Amino acid sequence: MERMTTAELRVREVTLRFGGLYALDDVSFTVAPGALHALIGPNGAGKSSCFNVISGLYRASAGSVTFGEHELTAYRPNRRARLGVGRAFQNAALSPHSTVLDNVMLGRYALTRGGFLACGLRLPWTRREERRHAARAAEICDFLGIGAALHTPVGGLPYGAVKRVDIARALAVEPSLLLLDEPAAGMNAAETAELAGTIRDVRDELGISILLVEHDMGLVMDIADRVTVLDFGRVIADGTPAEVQADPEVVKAYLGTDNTESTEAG
Ligand SMILES: Nc1ncnc2c1ncn2[C@@H]1O[C@H](COP(=O)(O)OP(=O)(O)OP(=O)(O)O)[C@@H](O)[C@H]1O
Repeated sequence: MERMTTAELRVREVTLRFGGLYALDDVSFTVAPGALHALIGPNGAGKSSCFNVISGLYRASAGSVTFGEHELTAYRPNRRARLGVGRAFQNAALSPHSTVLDNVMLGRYALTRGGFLACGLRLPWTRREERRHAARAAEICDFLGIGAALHTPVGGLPYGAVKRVDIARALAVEPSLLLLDEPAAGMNAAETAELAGTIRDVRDELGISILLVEHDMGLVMDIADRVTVLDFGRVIADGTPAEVQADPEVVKAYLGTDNTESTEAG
């Protein structure tokens, strides 16, 4: 697959308030070009909020998010996608009756000609253009190991494959930074291990950066080169997996919660 060039993502002093609640409080971290960077933390720590600020679903109350020379906070989600910031969703909004190819093609439509409007009307595409995009979508599916299911409705696929379709659709936008929101949620151990290999391949072969929000501590520690840890909306640690695992603040944050992560962290 063709390699891309990517840029540094800089999150600087981002604060996000919901009324009196600080979902994010002065959060800063940097995703280096080509890094596989994980954002972790106990339930309610602010991971999704941070993800949503970066992808443009939420507007930060203060602070800045830049990707290369672009100040992302000024742009709407579609514009961010065209700048190369692509995201896969935790609860994939895939169409179960459509084939894998059609679902992934939605990502291509978003890439060209004004996105969903053009997609809905299907006006501006010529046959040749459509074939070119379909070939690229098929290539992406092959790369993700779902090439054999190209013409299968998504609703008939096993769960692990559905998550790959979601990632394929995000990659179809040709992002240079891929945002993955809990890709291993609901997966069994075997599926998670396979997914870890796929995520690593995506980074290695495409040369893009990946920001991963994930509960599965094993997966994070296995594949991330850098980890930022949030707790109560603040960054409490930032470093290599080994560094953050040994950090007393991180240990305290996880042991202090009664969610399942405390056992996964050990
Ligand atoms: N739309 C919203 N309105 C009000 N409060 C919100 C909203 N979204 C998130 N919050 C609050 O912000 C805080 C951070 O939530 P967030 O979902 O970002 O955490 P998280 O780390 O992703 O948690 P989880 O691991 O449970 O998904 C929580 O206290 C949450 O209740």
